[in-house]
Amino acid sequence: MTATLTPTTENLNVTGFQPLATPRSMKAELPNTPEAQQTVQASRQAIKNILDGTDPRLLIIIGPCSIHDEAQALEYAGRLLELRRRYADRLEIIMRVYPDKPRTTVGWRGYLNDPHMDGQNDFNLGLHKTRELMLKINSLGLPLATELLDPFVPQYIDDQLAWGAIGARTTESQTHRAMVSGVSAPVGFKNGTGGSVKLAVDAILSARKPHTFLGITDDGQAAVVSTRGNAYGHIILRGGTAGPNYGYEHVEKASEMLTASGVTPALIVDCSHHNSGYVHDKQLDAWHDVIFQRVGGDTRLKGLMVESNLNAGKQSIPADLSELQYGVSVTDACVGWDTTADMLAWAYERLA
Ligand SMILES: O=C[C@H](O)[C@H](O)COP(=O)(O)O
Ligand SMILES: C=C(OP(=O)(O)O)C(=O)O
Repeated sequence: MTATLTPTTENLNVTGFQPLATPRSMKAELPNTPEAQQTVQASRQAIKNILDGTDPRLLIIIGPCSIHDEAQALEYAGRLLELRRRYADRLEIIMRVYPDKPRTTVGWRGYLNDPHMDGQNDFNLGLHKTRELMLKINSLGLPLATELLDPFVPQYIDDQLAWGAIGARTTESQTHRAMVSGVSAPVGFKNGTGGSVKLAVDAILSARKPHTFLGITDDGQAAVVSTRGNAYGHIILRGGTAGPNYGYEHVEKASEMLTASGVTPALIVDCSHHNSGYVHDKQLDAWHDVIFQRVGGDTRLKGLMVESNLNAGKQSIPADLSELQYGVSVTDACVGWDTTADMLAWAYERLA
Protein backbone atom coordinates (compact mmCIF):
# COMPACT_ATOMS: atom_id res chain seq x y z
CA MET A 1 0.00 0.00 0.00
CA THR A 2 1.31 3.51 -0.77
CA ALA A 3 1.43 5.94 2.14
CA THR A 4 -0.28 9.29 1.70
CA LEU A 5 2.40 11.95 1.23
CA THR A 6 2.74 14.44 4.08
CA PRO A 7 4.38 17.86 3.53
CA THR A 8 7.54 16.64 5.29
CA THR A 9 9.02 13.55 6.90
CA GLU A 10 11.21 15.36 9.44
CA ASN A 11 10.76 16.90 12.90
CA LEU A 12 7.29 15.46 13.21
CA ASN A 13 7.68 15.06 16.97
CA VAL A 14 9.75 18.18 17.61
CA THR A 15 7.91 21.15 19.10
CA GLY A 16 10.67 23.74 19.34
CA PHE A 17 14.29 24.85 19.21
CA GLN A 18 15.63 27.62 21.42
CA PRO A 19 19.06 29.21 21.25
CA LEU A 20 21.49 28.08 23.94
CA ALA A 21 24.07 30.46 25.42
CA THR A 22 27.58 29.44 24.47
CA PRO A 23 30.01 28.05 27.05
CA ARG A 24 32.32 30.97 26.30
CA SER A 25 29.66 33.60 26.98
CA MET A 26 28.66 31.90 30.22
CA LYS A 27 32.27 31.71 31.36
CA ALA A 28 32.72 35.38 30.46
CA GLU A 29 29.75 36.24 32.69
CA LEU A 30 30.92 33.87 35.42
CA PRO A 31 34.70 33.60 35.16
CA ASN A 32 36.62 31.10 37.24
CA THR A 33 38.15 32.59 40.38
CA PRO A 34 41.70 31.90 41.60
CA GLU A 35 40.19 30.48 44.83
CA ALA A 36 37.90 28.10 42.92
CA GLN A 37 40.73 27.01 40.64
CA GLN A 38 42.93 26.27 43.65
CA THR A 39 40.12 24.26 45.32
CA VAL A 40 39.47 22.19 42.20
CA GLN A 41 43.11 21.52 41.39
CA ALA A 42 44.08 20.53 44.92
CA SER A 43 41.10 18.21 45.36
CA ARG A 44 41.48 16.57 41.95
CA GLN A 45 45.09 15.77 42.84
CA ALA A 46 44.08 14.48 46.28
CA ILE A 47 41.42 12.23 44.70
CA LYS A 48 43.89 10.89 42.14
CA ASN A 49 46.32 10.15 44.97
CA ILE A 50 43.56 8.39 46.95
CA LEU A 51 42.64 6.28 43.91
CA ASP A 52 46.33 5.50 43.29
CA GLY A 53 46.83 4.59 46.96
CA THR A 54 49.47 7.22 47.67
CA ASP A 55 47.07 9.19 49.90
CA PRO A 56 45.70 6.92 52.66
CA ARG A 57 42.64 9.07 53.37
CA LEU A 58 39.07 8.13 52.49
CA LEU A 59 37.16 10.11 49.85
CA ILE A 60 33.72 11.18 51.08
CA ILE A 61 31.20 12.45 48.49
CA ILE A 62 28.29 13.75 50.50
CA GLY A 63 25.38 16.11 49.98
CA PRO A 64 21.84 16.42 48.68
CA CYS A 65 20.38 13.99 46.20
CA SER A 66 19.56 17.05 44.08
CA ILE A 67 20.01 20.80 44.28
CA HIS A 68 16.87 22.91 44.00
CA ASP A 69 17.68 26.07 45.94
CA GLU A 70 20.89 28.11 45.98
CA ALA A 71 20.58 29.49 49.53
CA GLN A 72 19.97 26.03 50.98
CA ALA A 73 22.87 24.56 49.00
CA LEU A 74 25.17 27.32 50.29
CA GLU A 75 24.02 26.80 53.87
CA TYR A 76 24.80 23.10 53.51
CA ALA A 77 28.17 23.93 51.92
CA GLY A 78 29.12 26.25 54.79
CA ARG A 79 28.40 23.54 57.35
CA LEU A 80 30.20 20.85 55.36
CA LEU A 81 33.26 23.04 54.84
CA GLU A 82 33.71 23.23 58.61
CA LEU A 83 33.72 19.42 58.83
CA ARG A 84 35.98 19.09 55.79
CA ARG A 85 38.55 21.24 57.60
CA ARG A 86 38.10 19.46 60.94
CA TYR A 87 38.59 15.96 59.50
CA ALA A 88 41.05 16.75 56.70
CA ASP A 89 43.85 14.53 57.98
CA ARG A 90 41.76 11.36 57.51
CA LEU A 91 38.96 12.31 55.11
CA GLU A 92 38.82 14.14 51.77
CA ILE A 93 35.27 15.48 52.02
CA ILE A 94 33.64 16.92 48.90
CA MET A 95 30.05 18.02 48.33
CA ARG A 96 27.51 16.35 46.06
CA VAL A 97 26.18 19.18 43.88
CA TYR A 98 23.74 17.37 41.57
CA PRO A 99 21.67 19.73 39.39
CA ASP A 100 21.09 17.32 36.45
CA LYS A 101 18.93 14.35 37.45
CA PRO A 102 18.30 11.11 35.57
CA ARG A 103 14.78 9.72 35.98
CA THR A 104 13.59 6.14 35.81
CA THR A 105 10.63 7.27 33.71
CA VAL A 106 9.74 10.95 34.08
CA GLY A 107 9.90 13.54 36.82
CA TRP A 108 11.57 16.86 37.66
CA ARG A 109 14.92 16.80 35.85
CA GLY A 110 16.79 19.13 38.19
CA TYR A 111 17.96 22.70 38.79
CA LEU A 112 20.00 22.76 35.59
CA ASN A 113 17.15 21.59 33.39
CA ASP A 114 14.20 23.24 35.14
CA PRO A 115 15.36 25.86 37.67
CA HIS A 116 11.86 27.32 38.09
CA MET A 117 10.53 23.83 38.97
CA ASP A 118 7.45 24.47 36.88
CA GLY A 119 8.11 22.64 33.61
CA GLN A 120 9.47 25.71 31.74
CA ASN A 121 12.81 23.90 31.31
CA ASP A 122 14.79 27.13 31.17
CA PHE A 123 18.16 25.50 30.41
CA ASN A 124 19.91 28.84 29.85
CA LEU A 125 19.03 30.01 33.34
CA GLY A 126 19.69 26.56 34.81
CA LEU A 127 23.18 26.36 33.34
CA HIS A 128 23.92 29.90 34.50
CA LYS A 129 22.69 29.23 38.04
CA THR A 130 24.52 25.90 38.16
CA ARG A 131 27.84 27.46 37.16
CA GLU A 132 27.27 30.35 39.57
CA LEU A 133 26.54 27.99 42.47
CA MET A 134 29.53 25.78 41.69
CA LEU A 135 31.81 28.83 41.55
CA LYS A 136 30.52 30.04 44.91
CA ILE A 137 31.04 26.65 46.57
CA ASN A 138 34.54 26.19 45.14
CA SER A 139 35.44 29.77 46.01
CA LEU A 140 34.59 29.01 49.66
CA GLY A 141 37.23 26.26 49.53
CA LEU A 142 34.83 23.30 49.32
CA PRO A 143 35.41 20.98 46.33
CA LEU A 144 32.41 19.42 44.63
CA ALA A 145 31.13 16.44 42.68
CA THR A 146 28.38 16.08 40.14
CA GLU A 147 26.70 13.55 37.86
CA LEU A 148 27.42 14.21 34.19
CA LEU A 149 24.24 13.52 32.30
CA ASP A 150 23.48 15.87 29.40
CA PRO A 151 26.49 15.55 27.08
CA PHE A 152 26.91 19.29 26.38
CA VAL A 153 27.08 20.19 30.07
CA PRO A 154 30.78 19.44 30.75
CA GLN A 155 31.68 22.23 28.33
CA TYR A 156 30.03 24.66 30.78
CA ILE A 157 31.27 23.32 34.13
CA ASP A 158 34.26 21.00 33.58
CA ASP A 159 36.57 23.54 35.26
CA GLN A 160 34.49 23.37 38.48
CA LEU A 161 34.56 19.61 39.07
CA ALA A 162 36.84 17.84 41.50
CA TRP A 163 35.08 14.57 40.71
CA GLY A 164 32.33 13.36 38.40
CA ALA A 165 29.96 10.42 38.25
CA ILE A 166 28.14 8.58 35.53
CA GLY A 167 24.84 7.28 36.83
CA ALA A 168 23.52 3.74 36.90
CA ARG A 169 21.18 4.48 33.99
CA THR A 170 23.94 5.75 31.68
CA THR A 171 27.09 3.75 32.54
CA GLU A 172 26.40 1.49 29.56
CA SER A 173 25.92 4.42 27.18
CA GLN A 174 28.60 4.89 24.52
CA THR A 175 27.92 8.63 24.53
CA HIS A 176 28.68 8.91 28.25
CA ARG A 177 31.78 6.74 28.10
CA ALA A 178 33.15 8.87 25.25
CA MET A 179 32.22 12.05 27.13
CA VAL A 180 34.16 10.87 30.21
CA SER A 181 37.23 10.25 28.07
CA GLY A 182 37.47 14.05 27.73
CA VAL A 183 36.51 15.10 31.28
CA SER A 184 39.32 16.75 33.27
CA ALA A 185 38.39 15.24 36.68
CA PRO A 186 38.42 11.62 37.90
CA VAL A 187 35.02 10.02 37.15
CA GLY A 188 33.27 7.13 38.87
CA PHE A 189 30.91 4.80 37.00
CA LYS A 190 27.95 3.36 38.92
CA ASN A 191 27.07 -0.27 38.44
CA GLY A 192 23.82 -0.72 36.47
CA THR A 193 20.42 -0.48 38.18
CA GLY A 194 20.07 -4.25 37.67
CA GLY A 195 23.31 -4.71 39.64
CA SER A 196 25.73 -5.38 36.76
CA VAL A 197 29.27 -4.39 37.73
CA LYS A 198 30.55 -5.62 34.36
CA LEU A 199 28.92 -2.54 32.75
CA ALA A 200 31.04 -0.28 34.92
CA VAL A 201 34.24 -2.25 34.22
CA ASP A 202 33.57 -1.97 30.48
CA ALA A 203 32.91 1.75 30.92
CA ILE A 204 36.27 2.28 32.65
CA LEU A 205 38.07 0.45 29.82
CA SER A 206 36.24 2.47 27.19
CA ALA A 207 36.74 5.87 28.86
CA ARG A 208 40.50 5.27 29.22
CA LYS A 209 40.86 5.37 25.46
CA PRO A 210 40.78 8.35 23.09
CA HIS A 211 37.38 8.88 21.44
CA THR A 212 35.95 10.97 18.65
CA PHE A 213 32.33 12.02 19.01
CA LEU A 214 29.90 14.85 18.30
CA GLY A 215 29.73 17.75 20.74
CA ILE A 216 30.13 21.52 20.95
CA THR A 217 33.04 23.92 21.19
CA ASP A 218 33.36 26.79 23.65
CA ASP A 219 31.81 28.95 20.94
CA GLY A 220 28.75 26.71 20.77
CA GLN A 221 29.70 25.39 17.35
CA ALA A 222 28.66 21.79 16.64
CA ALA A 223 31.95 19.91 16.44
CA VAL A 224 33.71 16.61 16.08
CA VAL A 225 35.40 16.33 19.48
CA SER A 226 38.59 14.29 19.95
CA THR A 227 39.74 13.26 23.40
CA ARG A 228 42.84 11.93 25.14
CA GLY A 229 41.15 9.35 27.42
CA ASN A 230 40.54 9.56 31.18
CA ALA A 231 42.93 7.41 33.22
CA TYR A 232 40.97 7.92 36.46
CA GLY A 233 37.74 6.00 35.81
CA HIS A 234 36.66 3.82 38.75
CA ILE A 235 33.66 1.88 40.04
CA ILE A 236 30.88 3.05 42.32
CA LEU A 237 28.95 0.18 43.93
CA ARG A 238 25.36 1.38 44.42
CA GLY A 239 23.47 -1.90 44.80
CA GLY A 240 20.98 -3.26 42.30
CA THR A 241 17.53 -4.75 42.06
CA ALA A 242 18.80 -7.91 43.81
CA GLY A 243 19.90 -5.85 46.82
CA PRO A 244 22.97 -4.14 48.28
CA ASN A 245 26.48 -4.79 46.97
CA TYR A 246 28.77 -3.23 49.59
CA GLY A 247 29.58 -6.45 51.51
CA TYR A 248 32.99 -8.13 51.43
CA GLU A 249 31.91 -10.73 48.83
CA HIS A 250 30.78 -7.99 46.42
CA VAL A 251 33.96 -5.98 46.95
CA GLU A 252 35.97 -9.14 46.26
CA LYS A 253 34.01 -9.96 43.10
CA ALA A 254 34.21 -6.42 41.70
CA SER A 255 37.94 -6.34 42.42
CA GLU A 256 38.45 -9.68 40.65
CA MET A 257 36.61 -8.36 37.59
CA LEU A 258 38.77 -5.24 37.52
CA THR A 259 41.99 -7.18 37.97
CA ALA A 260 41.01 -9.61 35.20
CA SER A 261 40.58 -6.57 32.93
CA GLY A 262 43.97 -5.15 33.87
CA VAL A 263 42.56 -2.38 36.08
CA THR A 264 43.85 -1.90 39.65
CA PRO A 265 40.82 -2.19 41.97
CA ALA A 266 39.61 1.15 43.35
CA LEU A 267 36.06 1.16 44.65
CA ILE A 268 33.67 3.77 45.98
CA VAL A 269 30.53 2.63 47.78
CA ASP A 270 27.35 4.66 47.37
CA CYS A 271 25.49 4.12 50.66
CA SER A 272 22.22 5.25 49.05
CA HIS A 273 20.04 3.99 46.17
CA HIS A 274 19.77 0.19 46.09
CA ASN A 275 22.41 -0.05 48.83
CA SER A 276 19.91 1.50 51.23
CA GLY A 277 16.74 0.23 49.55
CA TYR A 278 15.95 3.96 49.13
CA VAL A 279 15.42 4.25 52.92
CA HIS A 280 17.60 7.15 54.01
CA ASP A 281 18.54 5.86 57.46
CA LYS A 282 19.65 2.55 55.99
CA GLN A 283 22.61 4.40 54.46
CA LEU A 284 24.16 4.00 57.90
CA ASP A 285 24.31 0.20 57.49
CA ALA A 286 26.51 0.55 54.39
CA TRP A 287 28.52 3.35 56.02
CA HIS A 288 29.36 1.29 59.11
CA ASP A 289 30.04 -1.91 57.15
CA VAL A 290 32.42 -0.25 54.68
CA ILE A 291 34.29 1.71 57.35
CA PHE A 292 34.78 -1.55 59.28
CA GLN A 293 36.07 -3.25 56.09
CA ARG A 294 38.44 -0.38 55.52
CA VAL A 295 39.64 -0.33 59.13
CA GLY A 296 40.13 -4.08 58.72
CA GLY A 297 42.71 -3.29 56.03
CA ASP A 298 40.81 -3.39 52.73
CA THR A 299 42.43 -0.48 50.93
CA ARG A 300 40.63 -1.30 47.67
CA LEU A 301 37.77 0.68 49.24
CA LYS A 302 38.69 4.28 48.43
CA GLY A 303 35.57 6.19 49.31
CA LEU A 304 31.94 6.50 50.25
CA MET A 305 28.99 8.45 48.91
CA VAL A 306 26.05 9.59 51.05
CA GLU A 307 22.83 11.45 50.23
CA SER A 308 22.45 14.03 52.98
CA ASN A 309 20.59 17.31 53.34
CA LEU A 310 19.90 19.99 55.94
CA ASN A 311 16.79 18.10 57.00
CA ALA A 312 15.97 14.40 56.77
CA GLY A 313 13.59 12.66 54.37
CA LYS A 314 12.05 13.80 51.13
CA GLN A 315 9.03 15.71 49.84
CA SER A 316 7.03 15.84 46.61
CA ILE A 317 7.19 19.09 44.69
CA PRO A 318 3.99 20.98 45.58
CA ALA A 319 2.00 22.93 42.98
CA ASP A 320 2.53 26.00 45.16
CA LEU A 321 6.33 26.17 45.59
CA SER A 322 5.99 28.37 48.68
CA GLU A 323 4.88 25.17 50.44
CA LEU A 324 8.27 23.49 49.94
CA GLN A 325 9.80 22.41 53.24
CA TYR A 326 13.19 24.02 53.92
CA GLY A 327 16.26 21.87 53.36
CA VAL A 328 14.34 18.68 52.46
CA SER A 329 15.14 16.67 49.32
CA VAL A 330 12.72 16.80 46.39
CA THR A 331 14.20 13.61 44.90
CA ASP A 332 15.56 10.68 46.97
CA ALA A 333 15.29 10.77 50.77
CA CYS A 334 18.43 12.03 52.53
CA VAL A 335 19.81 11.79 56.06
CA GLY A 336 19.56 15.10 57.91
CA TRP A 337 22.38 17.30 59.16
CA ASP A 338 22.73 15.88 62.69
CA THR A 339 23.05 12.34 61.34
CA THR A 340 25.52 13.58 58.72
CA ALA A 341 27.73 15.18 61.36
CA ASP A 342 27.53 12.04 63.56
CA MET A 343 28.43 9.78 60.61
CA LEU A 344 31.51 11.83 59.73
CA ALA A 345 32.66 12.02 63.37
CA TRP A 346 32.16 8.25 63.76
CA ALA A 347 34.18 7.49 60.62
CA TYR A 348 36.94 9.87 61.65
CA GLU A 349 37.34 8.20 65.04
CA ARG A 350 37.37 4.67 63.59
CA LEU A 351 39.94 5.56 60.94
CA ALA A 352 42.44 6.78 63.54
O1 LIG B 1 19.25 9.79 42.73
C1 LIG B 1 18.12 10.05 42.41
C2 LIG B 1 17.17 9.08 41.85
O2 LIG B 1 17.34 7.81 42.38
C3 LIG B 1 17.27 9.02 40.36
O3 LIG B 1 17.33 10.31 39.87
C4 LIG B 1 16.08 8.28 39.78
O4 LIG B 1 14.94 8.79 40.30
P1 LIG B 1 13.46 8.22 39.99
O5 LIG B 1 13.54 6.72 40.04
O6 LIG B 1 12.67 8.80 41.11
O7 LIG B 1 13.06 8.73 38.67
C1 LIG C 1 20.92 9.08 40.31
C2 LIG C 1 21.85 8.73 41.18
O1 LIG C 1 22.25 7.50 41.42
P1 LIG C 1 22.10 6.18 40.53
O2 LIG C 1 22.60 6.53 39.17
O3 LIG C 1 22.96 5.21 41.25
O4 LIG C 1 20.66 5.79 40.56
C3 LIG C 1 22.51 9.73 42.05
O5 LIG C 1 23.56 9.42 42.64
O6 LIG C 1 21.97 10.82 42.15
